[in-house]
Amino acid sequence: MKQDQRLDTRDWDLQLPAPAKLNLFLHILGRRPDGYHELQTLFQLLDHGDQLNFRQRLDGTIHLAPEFPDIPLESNLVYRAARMLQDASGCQHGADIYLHKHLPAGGGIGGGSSDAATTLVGLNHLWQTGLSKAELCELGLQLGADVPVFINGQSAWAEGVGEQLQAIELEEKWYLVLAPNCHVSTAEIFSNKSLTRDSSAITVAAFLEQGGQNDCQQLVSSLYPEVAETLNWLSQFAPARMTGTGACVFASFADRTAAEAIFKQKPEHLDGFIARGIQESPILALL
Ligand SMILES: C[C@](O)(CO)[C@H](O)COP(=O)(O)OP(=O)(O)OC[C@H]1O[C@@H](n2ccc(N)nc2=O)[C@H](O)[C@@H]1O
Ligand SMILES: Nc1ncnc2c1ncn2[C@@H]1O[C@H](COP(=O)(O)OP(=O)(O)OP(=O)(O)O)[C@@H](O)[C@H]1O
Repeated sequence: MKQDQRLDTRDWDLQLPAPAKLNLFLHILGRRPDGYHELQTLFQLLDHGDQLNFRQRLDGTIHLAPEFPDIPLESNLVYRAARMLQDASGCQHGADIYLHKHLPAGGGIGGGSSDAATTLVGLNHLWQTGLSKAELCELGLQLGADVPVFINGQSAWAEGVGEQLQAIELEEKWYLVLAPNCHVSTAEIFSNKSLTRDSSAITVAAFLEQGGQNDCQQLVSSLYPEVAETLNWLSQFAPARMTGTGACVFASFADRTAAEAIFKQKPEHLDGFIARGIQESPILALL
């Protein structure tokens, strides 16, 4: 289906955020026979992200706007999530969807996954398809390992491939996130021979006491000098770490003012944002 650039953007039925996430640490414990990696991570949801508008259609078609030159419609996780929900529920309705994209793709902050989660939750509400949160998570997992945490809607400790979630109360902090000018493909990093995959499993209590690291950081820094440079720059001011498989890096601060003081000094070629860590996603209200 051709993307519809001339979508009527008035009178939406629903407007929802798709929050970003950070992996406060990421340990790779091993590799499953299907190639996916067993990991432990701490997902911190942020009050910054993409925005989606939805309007019900009676003709069963899914229209997504605007056009994203780098992402064919059938590959867009928003379109795929909408089609998946139609197929799983037998729903005859369609939707106009407008995606206000703010998050960098391939940034390790879960943009595409969060867009997919918001689409599943939003359309389940709009179409009254009545799938439970667990059923939506099961569908979401087929789109990406990071989708369930956004459907679950809580900052969480995660195990398995990232889908076994345990909500965790985190200290409220502000995060400065910097986006080096490169896209890192998650599949490329997870398939790299040099990735270390032998971290020992730790408990939540041990992590809270000793902290953790990002097992992908060294490899990504060696493949993408932009990531290494950004980590070096931010490390001058605060402990800096990469999120997910990169490319974004972050540091935490007790308040917004402290984060802003560093943000003001950032090199011009770096994009980025400041966000507050949130316990719950705003989309939880719909579930
Ligand atoms: C690195 C993290 O961002 C941490 O939150 C996620 O584990 C990645 O989640 P995601 O982007 O939703 O990943 P998916 O779209 O499911 O998978 C992208 C690719 O990464 C690899 N992959 C992903 C997750 C995982 N636990 N093990 C993997 O090996 C797979 O080869 C897959 O082909
Ligand atoms: N709605 C979407 N937004 C962004 N990327 C999308 C979307 N739909 C499909 N994609 C594809 O997914 C790829 C990864 O995008 P995404 O922004 O989720 O990466 P990421 O931030 O590294 O995610 P994660 O932290 O979950 O690994 C992109 O390169 C793009 O081709």
